[in-house]
Amino acid sequence: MYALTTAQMQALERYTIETIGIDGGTLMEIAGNAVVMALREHELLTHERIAIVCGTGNNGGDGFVIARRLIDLGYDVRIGLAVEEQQLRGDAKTQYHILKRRGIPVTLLIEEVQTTAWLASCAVLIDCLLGTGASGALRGHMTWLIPLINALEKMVVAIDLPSGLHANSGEVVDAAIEADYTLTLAQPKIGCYLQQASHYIGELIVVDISVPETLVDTLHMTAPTIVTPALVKAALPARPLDGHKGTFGHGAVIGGSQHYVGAPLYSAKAVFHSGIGLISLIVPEGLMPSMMLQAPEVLLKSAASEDGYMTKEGVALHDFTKIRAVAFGPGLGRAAQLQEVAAWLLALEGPETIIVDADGLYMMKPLLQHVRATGKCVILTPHPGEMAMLCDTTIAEIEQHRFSYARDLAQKFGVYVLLKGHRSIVATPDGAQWLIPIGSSALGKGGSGDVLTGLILSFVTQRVPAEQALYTAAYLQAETAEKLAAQHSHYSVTPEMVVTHLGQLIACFVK
Ligand SMILES: NC(=O)C1=CN([C@@H]2O[C@H](COP(=O)(O)OP(=O)(O)OC[C@H]3O[C@@H](n4cnc5c(N)ncnc54)[C@H](OP(=O)(O)O)[C@@H]3O)[C@@H](O)[C@H]2O)[C@@H](O)CC1
Ligand SMILES: Nc1ncnc2c1ncn2[C@@H]1O[C@H](COP(=O)(O)OP(=O)(O)O)[C@@H](O)[C@H]1O
Ligand SMILES: [K+]
Repeated sequence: MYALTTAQMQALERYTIETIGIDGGTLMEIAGNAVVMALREHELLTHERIAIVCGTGNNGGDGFVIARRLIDLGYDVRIGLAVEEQQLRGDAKTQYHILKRRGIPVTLLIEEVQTTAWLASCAVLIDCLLGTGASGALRGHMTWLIPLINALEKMVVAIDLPSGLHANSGEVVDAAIEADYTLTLAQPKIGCYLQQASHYIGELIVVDISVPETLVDTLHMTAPTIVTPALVKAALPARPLDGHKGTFGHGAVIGGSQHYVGAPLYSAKAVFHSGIGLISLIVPEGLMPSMMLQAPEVLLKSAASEDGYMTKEGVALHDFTKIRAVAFGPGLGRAAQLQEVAAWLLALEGPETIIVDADGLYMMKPLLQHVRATGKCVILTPHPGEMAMLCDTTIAEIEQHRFSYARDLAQKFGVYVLLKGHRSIVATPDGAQWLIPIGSSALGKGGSGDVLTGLILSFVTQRVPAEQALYTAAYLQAETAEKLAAQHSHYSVTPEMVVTHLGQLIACFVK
């Protein structure tokens, strides 16, 4: 499954029509019927009255097909048209005339008071006003109709996209349908994962309409792959019965400073709950008393420090020859001497992979141009604020163009990037991208990023390829948090709870 732009979706549609030979009218008929099947399969329909509101374009045309088929199946359906009949064109116009010939009435929704009463008499509203063809600010009757639908607080199912939400940017200019469910056609649109989209989309369900997914390859498209449970299951590291701690590898966390004691501990604990063989935690010497016995499974090592921050000499005393991967940054702080630690780490023989998070990102920024020459696999895991720092821009700019910033940073320096956020993105040096379609506000707490760093470290140490380790870690953390939030609320889930409950979710995947 991919997150596609409007142009990509249209190219797939064009190929299906012109090359495969399913004409546009047939495709609309298939789409409408497939939506009806999905509505029934997901039990989104009621035997109370259903209103289907349609616009001028093909999204409205889909609405006419859905209405006709639901009526045939015995549902109580009303159809509303938010534009003048003469404005209909192409396949939507054809479908409208099919309704007319069937004697099915269509109500014009062009007057606010009457429309309010008309909508209020229905239990479920199906939104077919605007789809991928929407542009700019709302025009015509949509300007009052969309806010009116939202104000009625009925159950709303949007078809393809919530009307008013821009398919490419996730932008809402003035208003958009606040759907409970969005049944998107063929493939999800990239805007469903950007900006405020999750406020409007509700639960996203993908409906197969005979536009094959393989066309993304056929047409050599570059599009983010949406991470599914099947991908996560396939990426989990093998765990041979006779495996021992050497098999599962030795990783290290380098972090902590006088002000941040918990961060590296969170990372180290997450590592241990996800299959690694051995984990070393290297912290400034002053932190040793407070760390002792907090996690007896962790090999705790002290580094000489200055002013509460570790020094290069202090870290370099330790033996890294058998360490496969290092996570650098949780709780590190931002003292000047830490830049020397970053440079030393990049040149260090032994660890194949370096994960850089939090303050480590500030220390690594001036060195990024040297990454390619080292031949190491370097992974950056910024949140939007850290990404803005790395790209010398603003958070707003990053949030508007998440995919391009992640891809450009990865390709410019030959690094792997996990751009965190409500919908996290993985980008690789060769331009591939993955999107984690889930996320939880339960994670909006200090320490969540440290747990994620630990999970990534655990998987790369177990020799999971970097991009798979990144999307698997982010997916498992988000899903664990969502499951916990269902029991304890989004307010109450802590990073520690996520760490200790990861195993329940991993168990579901490996069964
Ligand atoms: N992908 C697939 O394979 C398939 C896709 N299909 C479906 O087609 C849909 C895309 O259809 P589409 O291109 O006709 O666009 P859509 O959004 O219905 O209407 C655009 C029209 O609305 C108007 N309008 C625009 N902006 C506006 C605004 N801000 N405020 C007010 N009005 C606005 C504008 O009309 P105008 O103002 O120019 O008269 C424009 O022409 C897609 O989402 C899916 O549902 C299936 O049928 C089959 C397979
Ligand atoms: N509302 C949210 N929805 C989805 N994920 C979230 C949300 N808030 C936070 N997260 C996730 O939690 C983690 C927070 O990381 P970060 O900001 O680095 O935290 P910290 O450095 O305090 O540990 C990221 O993986 C981010 O994607
Ligand atoms: K719609």
